[in-house]
Amino acid sequence: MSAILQDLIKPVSFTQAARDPQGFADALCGSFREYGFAVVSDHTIDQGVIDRAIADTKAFFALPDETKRRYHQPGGGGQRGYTPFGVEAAKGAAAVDLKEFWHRGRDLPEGHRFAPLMPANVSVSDIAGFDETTRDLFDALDAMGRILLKAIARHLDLPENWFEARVAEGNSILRLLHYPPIKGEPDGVRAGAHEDINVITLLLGAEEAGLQVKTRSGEWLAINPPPGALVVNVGDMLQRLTNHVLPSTTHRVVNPGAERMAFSRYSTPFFLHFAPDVEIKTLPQCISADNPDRYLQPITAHEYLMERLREIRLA
Ligand SMILES: O=C(O)CCC(=O)C(=O)O
Ligand SMILES: [Fe+2]
Repeated sequence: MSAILQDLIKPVSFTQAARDPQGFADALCGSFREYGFAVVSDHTIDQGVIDRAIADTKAFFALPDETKRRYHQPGGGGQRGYTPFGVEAAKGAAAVDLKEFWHRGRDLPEGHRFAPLMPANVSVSDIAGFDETTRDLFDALDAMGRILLKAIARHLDLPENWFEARVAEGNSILRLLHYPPIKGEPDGVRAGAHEDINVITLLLGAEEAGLQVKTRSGEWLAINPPPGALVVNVGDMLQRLTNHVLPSTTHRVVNPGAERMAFSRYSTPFFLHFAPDVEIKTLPQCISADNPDRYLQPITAHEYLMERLREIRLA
């Protein structure tokens, strides 16, 4: 195996966004263009919200298996509630991932037109405040993601609010992830190599080692964010929209070395999605003689999601 590259992604400070919006947008998207990933330091997400959500995440996964399984919704495609250890597999992978997770989505008013496609959240009675805490983290990451999308719009020469109407009722998902301690010599890894399906992903918790991204030259680069920093990556929907100008890169979470094997890893990716009816159609400014349109047909966000969930065995 070739060596793992370390520490190449230079953090972009969110403090730059207010004083130099164009510089921030170009630094953020410059990192995306190169790696599909950016590390955003000094973000403004309330630390109290993060701390409470992490505490509840740990408390939930510490519940007995049979209690957790009561929150599993067979046939629900894993879109809400609990998905047990050993269910999800990366596209085309033989081994399942060594993880269990919780999903919550957006709360919609009763009878909302998207309700058939965006199922209700699963309420947790075993941990006081779990529903509120995870909703608060969902809302905080949603707000932060929408700010980052303004910067992305600026970099792409789109009106600043271009994404806003398309994601305000987006089918976004907050995933609370638990990778249990590694026992013996498992077949699989914590998360097999994959790309994210959505528009952008905002990830907290990647300071516990393991996350790696594939570079253009095909080497694995370890992402070691400074404590508390937000890792942001481009998903397939943004890649498709931008005709691969902003690439959705392959990433994985490898198993730790002997010194961290006995420890759990917790992370909380927020998969920011378009609303189900948004049409993903290549942006004209991302088409050129060197980069002809790769997509003949537009697709709605919902159709695209269904296609992809079948590939990862969640639908
Ligand atoms: O846990 C992590 O650091 C990354 C997880 C991830 O890539 C995913 O859930 O899509
Ligand atoms: Fe991912």
